[in-house]
Amino acid sequence: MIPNPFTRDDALAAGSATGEALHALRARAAERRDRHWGQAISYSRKVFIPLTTMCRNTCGYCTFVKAPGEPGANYLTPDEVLDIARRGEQLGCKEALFSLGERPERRYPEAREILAKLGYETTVDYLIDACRLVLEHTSLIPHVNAGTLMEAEVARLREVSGSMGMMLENASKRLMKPGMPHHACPDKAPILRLRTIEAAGRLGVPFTTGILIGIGESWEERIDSLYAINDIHLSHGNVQEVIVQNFRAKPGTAMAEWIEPTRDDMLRTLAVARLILDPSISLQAPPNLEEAFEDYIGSGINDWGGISPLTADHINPERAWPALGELSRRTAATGYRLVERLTVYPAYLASLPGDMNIALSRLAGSDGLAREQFVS
Ligand SMILES: O=c1nc2n(C[C@H](O)[C@H](O)[C@H](O)CO)c3cc(O)ccc3cc-2c(=O)[nH]1
Ligand SMILES: C[C@H]1O[C@@H](n2cnc3c(N)ncnc32)[C@H](O)[C@@H]1O
Ligand code: MET
Ligand code: SF4
Repeated sequence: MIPNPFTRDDALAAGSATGEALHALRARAAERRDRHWGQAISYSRKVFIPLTTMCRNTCGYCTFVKAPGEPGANYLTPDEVLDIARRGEQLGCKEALFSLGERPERRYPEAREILAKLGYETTVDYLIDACRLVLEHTSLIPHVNAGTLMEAEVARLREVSGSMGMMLENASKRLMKPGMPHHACPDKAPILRLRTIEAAGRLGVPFTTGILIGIGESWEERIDSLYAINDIHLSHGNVQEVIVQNFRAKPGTAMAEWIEPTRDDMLRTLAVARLILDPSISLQAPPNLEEAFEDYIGSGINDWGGISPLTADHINPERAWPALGELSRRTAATGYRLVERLTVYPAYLASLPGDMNIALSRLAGSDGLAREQFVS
């Protein structure tokens, strides 16, 4: 393997890059992207399925989570899940993004009661059947974003999903201390998150992970997190995409008054991520959390993540996605072109279990490759 010419010292020094230095850093990252991904910037057409909003964690930045008694604290019923998926299918969606709270049944009797009425003991048990329902009754491919999982759970979910994901957020334990965003959030222990990604690696599950920036971490902790992700990929080869997501402050949360990362901070971090990570890893940033999102292209991204024509981004519901026409136009204005992809990237299609391969080839055509579809 050719050693990466961008060293850890280079990455650390890049933390203070502004002006000309930032410009040069970004140009270098964009060039690395061009060499491996060309001029295509992809997105996945998806629906968002928030299976439950209850969660045993209370991350300081999260507005998704609802405690029992609060409005919106619930589980979707199987009928509601299928209804969202079917309506998405009619609008041309290919991905069902299951994103949900983590193990609420360990904390709330109300969650246990709802699950029992549905016939389940745990949220993960219900999630597996909800994925199967979507797989059997629609053409959508489930992508599971359920937080920290045990290896046996990943193995069961693997049978009913095309890909899985979980943001590492950050590899620093410091963020779990009192006053920090992951205080009293057992599932945000970095060691457990890293083990989840490794378990997916051992099982050959195409995986999405990433970092949430601006939540109190230092530049060095951000760099360490990117290296930790890349190391897992070098051992297991399963990290298909890495998301760099910028924290947005939300009213009503512990971090409502926290200062948001600047656009330059995002541009710098994306460039460094592109230069640290194996070039085969897709670099994704969401276009709905920054006004001048097209500038991300000049920092080396090649993907916008999931975009929905039907459902909101339930994690950032106040931040609407750009319409696909606008995304396409603004991508094209930078000299690149917007293309549609599936939740599983072409390089990973061949490694899926039998059932999923059948489902995916149904979507992708007889050559078994993800369809490149141009959006006007
Ligand atoms: O709409 C969203 N989609 C999120 N997605 C979905 C993403 O946009 C894509 O749909 C998938 O990664 C498939 O490529 C995530 C997927 C993960 O595996 C891990 C974290 C996220 C985070 C978000 C998110 O905050 N909002
Ligand atoms: C699904 C992912 O969404 C991210 N997430 C959760 N809350 C916020 C917020 N306020 N701003 C930006 N991203 C957020 C976390 O990284 C989580 O893992
Ligand atoms: C709704 S947040 C995304 C899923 C999971 N609870 C996590 O934080 O990783
Ligand atoms: S970010 Fe995920 S783990 Fe944290 S409180 Fe929200 S739903 Fe729970």
